[in-house]
Amino acid sequence: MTSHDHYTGPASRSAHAAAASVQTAVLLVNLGTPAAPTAKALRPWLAEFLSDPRVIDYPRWKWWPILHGVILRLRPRRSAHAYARIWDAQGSPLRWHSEALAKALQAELGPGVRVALAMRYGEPSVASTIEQLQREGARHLLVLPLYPQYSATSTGSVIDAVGDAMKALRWPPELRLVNDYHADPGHIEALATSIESWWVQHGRGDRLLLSFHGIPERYAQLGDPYAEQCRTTTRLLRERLRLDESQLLLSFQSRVGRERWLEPYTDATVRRLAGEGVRKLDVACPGFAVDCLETLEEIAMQNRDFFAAAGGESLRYIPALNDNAEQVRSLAALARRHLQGWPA
Ligand SMILES: C=CC1=C(C)c2cc3[nH]c(cc4nc(cc5[nH]c(cc1n2)c(C)c5CCC(=O)O)C(CCC(=O)O)=C4C)c(C)c3C=C
Ligand SMILES: [Fe+2]
Ligand SMILES: [Fe+2]
Repeated sequence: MTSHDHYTGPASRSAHAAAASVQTAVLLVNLGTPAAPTAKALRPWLAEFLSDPRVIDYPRWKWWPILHGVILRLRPRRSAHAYARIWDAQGSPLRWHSEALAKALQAELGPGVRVALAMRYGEPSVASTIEQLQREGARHLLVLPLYPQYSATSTGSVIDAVGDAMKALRWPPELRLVNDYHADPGHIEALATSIESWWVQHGRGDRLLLSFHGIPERYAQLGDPYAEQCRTTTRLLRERLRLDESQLLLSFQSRVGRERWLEPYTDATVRRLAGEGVRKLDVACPGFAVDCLETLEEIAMQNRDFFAAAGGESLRYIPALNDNAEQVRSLAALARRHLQGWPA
């Protein structure tokens, strides 16, 4: 019996009091999302995001004038328009899907472990969430970034934020961190099962395209393992689904700026496939743990339109794993492996 199970009277049975005695915490971290689909909310959020040297590595003196003089004058309005297309009654899909996933993971891991969610950019911040967990008594912290593939621009930046949060603490918790889970068998199985059950409901398209968020090609050349991990996830899914390279393809989306990013680009691939006579194209985005702007707007709307305009019949977006039971089970198993030896 662990300490949280001790009955200490009705007054202390609130969620807060229960959390107060939990010594082990799992901190999920996702990218974050603006507070509202408006240019006013986008500006400070994009400023924080695009000032991160992990994301854009140009020297500050060179990047600062471009960011503040050009990007932050133009992009907030454009991005707000895109966000407005996917914002729903529950708010930003990235936020509410991430919250639902955290809640389901908490239920799966049980009361001995406290599950919290933080955002790398925007609120709730990594630092404030770690402070809160520590106030509640967490002495052991597992950080699980919601990025299956490691990139310095995503996971690496979460590590920076956790390091900065630790600097502010006099007695930081013991720390563990999941670098990636791109080849985790439970994760591959969750992806495969989700695609197969989508096919049971909707029928199979002519091709399956896996579209991952891109990064500048230069980052890969400098040693970022991201592209290689995306290729490995793709190969494992291809093997699991018994498809060949012509049936299951890989591409990279969400290019920003003028540099070359990882290729092949998703928009070019979608148009090429339509031109080659592919009628039904299924697209999944295994790099995103939950649905967000990049899947719901860029793939399910923008690229759907590109495909149709190039002569395709329908691009069908297969939803992210979100809080589905397979993802909850595979992430819980992953967390449990990393929690071994800690009180739970
Ligand atoms: C400009 C450089 C960017 C890099 C490098 C980058 C890498 C990267 N991003 C994700 C995941 C997400 N990105 C999202 C949105 C988004 N990404 C960039 C730029 C870069 N991303 C911008 C400017 C935006 C904001 C929207 C826009 O203005 O276009 C999101 C969605 C957030 C949401 O609120 O829904 C996710 C998720 C990964 C995994 C990654 C590197 C591998
Ligand atoms: Fe991004
Ligand atoms: Fe995008």
